[in-house]
Amino acid sequence: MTAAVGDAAPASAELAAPLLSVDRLSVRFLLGRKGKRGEVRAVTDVSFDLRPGQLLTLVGESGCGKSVLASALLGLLPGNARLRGAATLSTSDSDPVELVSAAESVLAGRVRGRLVGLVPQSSATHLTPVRTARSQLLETVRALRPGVDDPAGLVEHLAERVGLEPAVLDRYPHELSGGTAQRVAVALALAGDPPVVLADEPTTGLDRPLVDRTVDLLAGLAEEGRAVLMITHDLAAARRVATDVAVMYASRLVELGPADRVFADPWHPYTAGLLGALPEGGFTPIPGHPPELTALPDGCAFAPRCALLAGGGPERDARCTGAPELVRHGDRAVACRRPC
Ligand SMILES: Nc1ncnc2c1ncn2[C@@H]1O[C@H](COP(=O)(O)OP(=O)(O)OP(=O)(O)O)[C@@H](O)[C@H]1O
Ligand code: NI
Repeated sequence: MTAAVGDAAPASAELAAPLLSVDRLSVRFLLGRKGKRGEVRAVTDVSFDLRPGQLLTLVGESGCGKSVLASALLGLLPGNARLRGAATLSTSDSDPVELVSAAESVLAGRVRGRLVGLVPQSSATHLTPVRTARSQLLETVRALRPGVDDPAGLVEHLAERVGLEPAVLDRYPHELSGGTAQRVAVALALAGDPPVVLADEPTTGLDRPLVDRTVDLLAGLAEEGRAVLMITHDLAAARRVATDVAVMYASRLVELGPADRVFADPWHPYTAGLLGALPEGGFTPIPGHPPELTALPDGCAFAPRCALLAGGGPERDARCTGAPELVRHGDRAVACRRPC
């Protein structure tokens, strides 16, 4: 039995309505004047829901479109980007906002920081070098929550929430370790009390104990009822905290579902390949390379590597020539036409 993915309800948060509902979102970048030098298909027909309590990890090889997807949700793409589809934010205390068509004034005034908090990839470089962590937090709290009675107290509360020692607040960014700067970045993302948090590679450059502490912190945000989307290369970190997982390949989602079951029993050969490349999977890299996003094939973009994984040549299975729609099966979804 199959159905459209938009109505898939993740097992982890069955009853809650989605805070963010992404429906066939596509992003392409025009190259050259008016696209005369072609285009990059960075995100193609991506659909998923994000509910309170969910920590959805988005995984996939470098360049597959993960960051572009996050930037699209925040209206942070450059002028050569063209968007299609919809992404609707629905919170209990404000009218729904459709992010793809929203004006910049709405994104800046209502969405960024207030409804959607962003933990950026390189937190240390994101912080202003000449100001202490406390002064940056205070400024952000004052800007995002002008009505708050005691902004200085709220800054201390945020610091405690993310596990920062109070003394650290009076340090400058260059005096912070990578893990501490990451905590300041999470505190900044929480300053406007956003119901949705996007974290783009929040653990890059951290050693394992700090990776664990950072992802546990994000898991805590989901447990308190926020919806968290975490982009990561680190499948071990994803496995530790994710409630759900979305796997992206060459601009499309190829698998989506509850993390425990996707990791235990991957349905898409690409997901299986990613798991096989982990130490416990035997360090077997996926043969071949992803296609250029300027020249995506009409059928399944993974088909040549899929054939190599299966031990044959890169010939395309006849079933792999059609469009690889993400098709729902219960609370999981997969974009593969070969039976698994
Ligand atoms: N402004 C732009 N113009 C043209 N192409 C772009 C632009 N921004 C990003 N791209 C391309 O879009 C594709 C997706 O990039 P993206 O940064 O989303 O990858 P990613 O999955 O986040 O990779 P990584 O894991 O390395 O961060 C890449 O091929 C990238 O070169
Ligand atoms: Ni990225």
